[in-house]
Amino acid sequence: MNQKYMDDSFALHTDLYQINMAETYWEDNMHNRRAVFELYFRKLPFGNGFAVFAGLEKIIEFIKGYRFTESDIEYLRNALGYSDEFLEYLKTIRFTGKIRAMKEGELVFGNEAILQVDAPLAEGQLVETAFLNIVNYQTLIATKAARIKRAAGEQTVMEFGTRRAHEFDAAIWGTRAAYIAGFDATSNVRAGKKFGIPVAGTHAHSLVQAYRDEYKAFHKYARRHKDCTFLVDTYDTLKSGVPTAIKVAKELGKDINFKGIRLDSGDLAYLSKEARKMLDKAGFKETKIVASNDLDEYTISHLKAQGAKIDVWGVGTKVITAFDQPALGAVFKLVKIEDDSGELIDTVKISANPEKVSTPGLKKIYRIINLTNQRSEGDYITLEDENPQEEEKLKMFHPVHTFISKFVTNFEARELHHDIFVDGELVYELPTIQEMQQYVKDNLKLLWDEYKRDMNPEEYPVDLSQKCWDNKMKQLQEVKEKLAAKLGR
Ligand SMILES: Nc1ncnc2c1ncn2[C@@H]1O[C@H](COP(=O)(O)OP(=O)(O)OP(=O)(O)O)[C@@H](O)[C@H]1O
Ligand SMILES: O=P(O)(O)OC[C@H]1O[C@H](OP(=O)(O)OP(=O)(O)O)[C@H](O)[C@@H]1O
Ligand SMILES: O=C(O)c1cccnc1
Repeated sequence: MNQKYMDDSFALHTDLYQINMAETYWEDNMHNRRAVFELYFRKLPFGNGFAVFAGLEKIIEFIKGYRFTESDIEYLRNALGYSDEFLEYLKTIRFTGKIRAMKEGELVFGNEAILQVDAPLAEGQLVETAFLNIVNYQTLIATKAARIKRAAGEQTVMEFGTRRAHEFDAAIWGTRAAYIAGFDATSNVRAGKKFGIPVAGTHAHSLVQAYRDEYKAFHKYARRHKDCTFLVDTYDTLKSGVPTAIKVAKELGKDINFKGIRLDSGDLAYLSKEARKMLDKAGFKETKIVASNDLDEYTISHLKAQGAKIDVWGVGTKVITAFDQPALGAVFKLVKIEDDSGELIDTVKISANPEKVSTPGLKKIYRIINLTNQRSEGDYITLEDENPQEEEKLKMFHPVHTFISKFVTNFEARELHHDIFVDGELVYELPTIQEMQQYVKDNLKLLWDEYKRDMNPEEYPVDLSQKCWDNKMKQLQEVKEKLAAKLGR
């Protein structure tokens, strides 16, 4: 650790280039120009049909405490050589702009803004890295967790991943994301304290190893922990673990609540079926079978297809590390900037790939819910002054393959963005984490199953209004003409 400087703020939790750009804007007196940035990803993770947004609580924390401390300034001066004048300016920076965002637990799709920052240019630029860091991780984990929970269905899923997480923050915020997406409990006690997530757990092999005797270990454990789940695979699951658990439970009778056994190795389908028979035969029909061991949505689905008698799933590594996809690729793009004359103008980023061309303008996003069947018809992005609810018959068309279109009547246009900060002030009250989890459940009901299956789901429509689409085409044309004039063609 660099003992010279206190690690007392998150303002430097940014890429160097953000500070260098802020310096350029400041030097050119552009830093206070109004700028609008949007945060979105282009491609859904895990080949899933939707993502689950998580990260807003941490963004709120970050913005509330946003300032460069004395030690930040000293470091920037001594180690990186920024000028005193620029540092004087940095010292005064607070977030003074507006943030609109989706609620945590919102289902989100490619190419739609999860969050918008409308702020002085330098402020928007300086928060980009932290915002992406937060949203990319938490949304990725929430989405993976939603897939796993969907495979488990109504059964309980416990999050066991802290030991395999990419360090402390990932464990804590990752388990929170997993809970929002539908996990039922976590083994991380700090997450329970910090967020109010239910905590739960069994015991490890070390308990049995410490007593070097399964019977003694279960007995001692149960006397102290009356709601007990015994880990039965330390020596031999069917010959020793399950019979010993049954023996102890019978002996202690009503003194304990024999909640379950946990299987953590071997063929979980076979072992769970055999263990179920043994428990039932002994009269423990209510005792649950918990399984763990590198589980994910695929193993859970396979085990269920094999008729495994598993009631509770303990999932660690694969959820907390988003094992099969290490990153979500959300980006933070400038969509509007004030020009020399004070007018707010659109900016566009061109790409040879039509899906990657940014959509300029200040926009709103609506989820179009068909009131006849209570299912979502898709998301609909408009320019700021439009209100699709006023339309009797809404035309929705694919933004790239425009011939794919439909008309929707009898619908609710639900706006997905909410004011979070206005003029730098927090105006949003976070729902409870339980409300966020319920919000995911309610929103999933709006989606047809075709968008929810874990393999090759249908593409959910994210459409542009005609006005928004026309504006995009106009901007593209203007950029092309400018470029052609410059190149003399
Ligand atoms: N019936 C089954 N069908 C599909 N996958 C299963 C089945 N039973 C177990 N699995 C999974 O297969 C993998 C087995 O991994 P592995 O071979 O490392 O475990 P193990 O040898 O049983 O136990 P240990 O963790 O002690 O090494 C785990 O991911 C487990 O969840
Ligand atoms: O498998 P995961 O989904 O990551 O779930 C967490 C794992 O953590 C524990 O194992 P432990 O760390 O004791 O080591 P093990 O893999 O040898 O069981 C537990 O027994 C699970 O197997
Ligand atoms: O409580 C458990 O069974 C547990 C907790 C963390 C990791 N693996 C299992």
